[in-house]
Amino acid sequence: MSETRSLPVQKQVALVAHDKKKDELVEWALENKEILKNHQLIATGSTGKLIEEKLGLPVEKLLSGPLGGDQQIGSLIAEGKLQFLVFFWDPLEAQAHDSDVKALQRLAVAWNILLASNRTTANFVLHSDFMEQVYEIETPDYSNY
Ligand SMILES: O=C(CO)COP(=O)(O)O
Repeated sequence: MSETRSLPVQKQVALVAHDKKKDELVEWALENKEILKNHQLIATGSTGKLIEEKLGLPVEKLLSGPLGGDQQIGSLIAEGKLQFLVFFWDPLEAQAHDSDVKALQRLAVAWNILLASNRTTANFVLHSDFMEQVYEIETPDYSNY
């Protein structure tokens, strides 16, 4: 059984990118600044600093990903405080903090939140009703676990 939750119009959006994917994330965010500015942006440390500099929008910056930032984002997901994770992870390079990367991806799936790992998916979500309306999502019930 799952529970339905109504998400407010203004969404909490997390932006995270591995080093070689940061330019792509910044480019995507610049293209979509008009939409992103209507939402609350959260990011891991280095990604957040870049987005803030390049977009001039306020970003809540957590720790750097490898130093706990990925886990902080995961914790927001588990607490129901994040509704959309844009995570441009690098498919071509091993990460020293791979266990944190996996844990973050795992929690996004476990809590059924929107997760975009590439630009095409990020565009679909960002240009959808989800970003403009109160939206109902299913939150899994783990009370038997
Ligand atoms: O490592 C990251 C995601 O796994 C991103 O962290 P930074 O934004 O601090 O580079």
